[in-house]
Amino acid sequence: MLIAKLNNGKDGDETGTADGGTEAAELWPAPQAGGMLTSRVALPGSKSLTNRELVLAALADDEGVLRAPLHSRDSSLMIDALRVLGTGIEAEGADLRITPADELTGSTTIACGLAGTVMRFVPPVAALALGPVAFDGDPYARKRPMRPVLDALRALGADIADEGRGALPFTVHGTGSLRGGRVEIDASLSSQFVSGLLLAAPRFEEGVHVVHTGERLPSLPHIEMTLAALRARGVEVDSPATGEWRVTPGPIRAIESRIEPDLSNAAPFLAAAIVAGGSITVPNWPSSTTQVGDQLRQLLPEFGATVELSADGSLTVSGNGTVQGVKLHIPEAGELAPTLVGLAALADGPSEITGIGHIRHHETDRIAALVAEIRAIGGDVDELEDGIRIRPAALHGGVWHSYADHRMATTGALIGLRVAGIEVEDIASTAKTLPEFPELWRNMLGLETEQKPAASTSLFLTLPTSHESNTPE
Ligand SMILES: O=C(O)C1=C[C@@H](OP(=O)(O)O)[C@@H](O)[C@H](O)C1
Ligand SMILES: C=C(OP(=O)(O)O)C(=O)O
Repeated sequence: MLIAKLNNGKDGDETGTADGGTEAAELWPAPQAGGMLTSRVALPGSKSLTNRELVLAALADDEGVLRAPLHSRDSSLMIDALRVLGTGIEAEGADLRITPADELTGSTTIACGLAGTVMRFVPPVAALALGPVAFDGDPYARKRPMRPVLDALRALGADIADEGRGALPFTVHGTGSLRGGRVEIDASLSSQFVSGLLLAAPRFEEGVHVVHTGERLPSLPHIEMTLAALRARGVEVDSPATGEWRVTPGPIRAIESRIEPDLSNAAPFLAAAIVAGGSITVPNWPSSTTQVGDQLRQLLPEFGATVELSADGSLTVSGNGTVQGVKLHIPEAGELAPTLVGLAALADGPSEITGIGHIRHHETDRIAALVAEIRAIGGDVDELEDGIRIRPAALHGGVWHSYADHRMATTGALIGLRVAGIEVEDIASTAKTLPEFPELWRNMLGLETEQKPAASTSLFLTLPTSHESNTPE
């Protein structure tokens, strides 16, 4: 299949390329489903688990191993970040051996790409390094909120210089240690603000007592995941009240940890069974997990799917090709929202998905981007402050812009299963967490693999995709 190299249709608004140029973005003709699907899709490791385990392994008391970690742009960025701080990270086949530094070293620069986990989890680690550590990222990464993290770290004793915008770029002037203690933080824009502080806190002199001050707290399962990851390494953590977490200072035990498949990346594949009809099976679904993607087992039946988790740990989602409208309030599952909104756009009844205001601060303003793209292909959509309302409409083909956002790209692919002529701009953005997406998608549909995959998947190499134009208009 040919991949057209075309302008993204917006004058003067071309997508940035790896080298910072302004080459036109690629269009990926989304394959339509030819009929009912019956496929098994094995997914690589979880981004959230991989990047937590990398940070904890780098701060641990001895050498550790990560089995079946994710290999993608976000995990490569995390590996590179920890390496430049002095951590030894070696590939052993598909696994990783991590040797913590005797002393974390500063006087270096960290590229965050567009990875929330790198920009929010690594600055607290940098405060423990000796010397200045400069952080920057993709153009849009400079718009993602960082002020609560920077202010909290300052309150805990760190010296940080920024440009006053509360965003990238900034420099953490590490002194080799951090006092820690009690800190108030408004994490209503991202749970990652809290997770980042908690992950490094066993190494703070006084540990940490984080008190969330905002009204809303999104993505709570991701904070639970952080607490579980710390406990698994012998760290004492507790939550004395709602919105408060304490980490006791002490060693972070080195362990061998096996990374679960990425259940959030399972979302578009499982949703495909509802759109096209038939069934999709994802093997190695964990019987118990902190991943929010596990909520797909409750969420997809709302759209009319049948879900079955077999004794051997395979999750099968079946559908009959009709999608029911939904009314969902999902502050904890914002990461799944793009797929769920994509399903709602194809539903035969009206839908309302709310509680997801914070996804305006993800890889792009996802609410605005979804509204713009669904409208551009004929959808009948209302943009709400914290969500989206959609009424059934006849959709037509056209360019689906990705805004450098992997989940926008996969949502375009999902809609393209049903709607003829959808061309996804920048399918390569899926390299952020799933470089294999185009190949897995075509395999799911029983199509031959394209000649040109989305992006290089070479292990442990930062995948240098940088994107300029990911602000919806
Ligand atoms: O801690 C994590 O690994 C994540 C937390 C969530 O961020 P927000 O709290 O900003 O939604 C989630 O959406 C993101 O994909 C990964
Ligand atoms: C919000 C996401 O990513 P990040 O970790 O960059 O915040 C995401 O993957 O949906």
